[in-house]
Amino acid sequence: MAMLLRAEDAKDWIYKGEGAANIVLSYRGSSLFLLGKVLRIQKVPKGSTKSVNGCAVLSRHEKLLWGDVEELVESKSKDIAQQNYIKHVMSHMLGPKYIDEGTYVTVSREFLESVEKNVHDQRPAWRINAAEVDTSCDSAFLISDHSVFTGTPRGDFCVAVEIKPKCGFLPSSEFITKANAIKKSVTRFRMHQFLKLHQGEISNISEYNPLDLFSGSKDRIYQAITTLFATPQNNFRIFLNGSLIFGGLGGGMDSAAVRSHEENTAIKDLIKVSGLQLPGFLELVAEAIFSSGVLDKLLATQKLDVLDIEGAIHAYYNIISQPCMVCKNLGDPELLDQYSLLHSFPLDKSLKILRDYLIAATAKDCSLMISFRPVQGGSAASGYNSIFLESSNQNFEYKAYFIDLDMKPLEKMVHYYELDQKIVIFYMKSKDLGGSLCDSITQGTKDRKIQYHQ
Ligand SMILES: O=P(O)(O)O[C@@H]1[C@@H](OP(=O)(O)O)[C@H](OP(=O)(O)O)[C@H](O)[C@H](OP(=O)(O)O)[C@H]1OP(=O)(O)O
Ligand SMILES: Nc1ncnc2c1ncn2[C@@H]1O[C@H](COP(=O)(O)OP(=O)(O)OP(=O)(O)O)[C@@H](O)[C@H]1O
Ligand SMILES: [Zn+2]
Repeated sequence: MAMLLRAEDAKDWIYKGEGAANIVLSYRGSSLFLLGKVLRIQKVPKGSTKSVNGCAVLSRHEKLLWGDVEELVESKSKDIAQQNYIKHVMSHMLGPKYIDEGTYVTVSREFLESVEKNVHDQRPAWRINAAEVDTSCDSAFLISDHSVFTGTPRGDFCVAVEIKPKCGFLPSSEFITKANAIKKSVTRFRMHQFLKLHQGEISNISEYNPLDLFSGSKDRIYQAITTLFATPQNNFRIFLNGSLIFGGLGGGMDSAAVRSHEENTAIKDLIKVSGLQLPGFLELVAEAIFSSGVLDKLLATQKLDVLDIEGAIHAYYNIISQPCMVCKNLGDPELLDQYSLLHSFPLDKSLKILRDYLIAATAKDCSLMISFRPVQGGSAASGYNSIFLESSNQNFEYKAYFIDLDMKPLEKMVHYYELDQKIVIFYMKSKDLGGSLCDSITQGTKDRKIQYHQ
């Protein structure tokens, strides 16, 4: 970690985007090493005490949970732990081909303070209200910018898509209560849409169906891409030569119910620069997903969540050695009996259930970036896969990478359980009311999400 970024370097880093936990910056300076890279810096919820980098990277129970992954439990800071998690856990699950392990660089407090000031005007207001740069961090994560190809010949273009696929299967766990049986036939994504709409996080319900995207059928994948394009929310973005031209900056909210003038212009620009008509472009994306099989391992990793949160939550209480708050509030002796089996599991079995659950949670929340560029002279010599697009009679090469493979905190289990209940209850009530909104659930999910970034 030889590199140190100081206050005077901040001007070279420009805002690229952000999620709930990190702000991502692109490099615009003259260092050849940094060109084509992005810097991912951590945030902390507004008003919370800032994290002290290097201290309490993993909680006592997390150390127990990840004890077999030595590099992870010995990590000296959060950044290093995240990098080790990618390298020693997620890379094995998803295959190293689609993973960028990245590296970390030292950053001064002044660099972070200066970056925070510089990016302020580009950040969505609701992200500013929720969290700020964690200026107490002394390192940040440096990775390749996967929305561009390094060394793209002058005059050529590069177009990239970012997809946040979310959970691609329906759970079938025997521990899902009869009252929640709807989970076995309606995707979590769809049910969550109703709650998000009610909470003002989205402006309309997306018709995107993750089961289509993960189906392995070319037609269904195309259908999924089309619906993502129609309602991108925080699940779909397009970058042209590294700049976002379609989809929301900062993720989450999508305030516009109709496509903005800027976005329409952006799509026209895309067509002008690349010669690709919109259906052809969406077909290209679908073809890359289909022929690469890139989502196969992601789905298998998501399916490590075998018991569903309704089963895994009991194993969580075994690990933290506290009375199970779910069983405590249950009046149904039949259910109590069923869950007592989970509470009789030995510690190592409970630990495995939780490890698998959290790995699956990462796989349900990560994003996929696929970038394309036309092939010079018609054939790819670079080692990238290529696709021939009949509709435009063009050859493209592409690369695919997963981003945001962060480890989920064990402490989030109670939140996962509560959010799951809330989503299902709200969805069923919305349906009972013929789709009209139900006022019985009012507590903001966003507020609760934020507290887990501490
Ligand atoms: O719980 P979910 O499914 O809403 O996922 C959260 C995401 O919401 P969304 O994709 O919009 O539904 C959420 O995304 P947004 O903030 O809504 O853009 C985060 O990705 C969050 O992860 P983390 O807290 O940053 O580690 C995600 O939390 P995890 O569940 O992955 O821990
Ligand atoms: N390696 C990369 N190359 C190009 N763009 C990137 C890269 N990593 C992140 N980004 C951009 O920055 C945005 C935010 O990054 P990221 O998803 O890692 O943040 P996060 O806070 O961890 O998200 P979440 O809300 O899912 O927790 C992404 O949506 C993407 O547009
Ligand atoms: Zn229990």
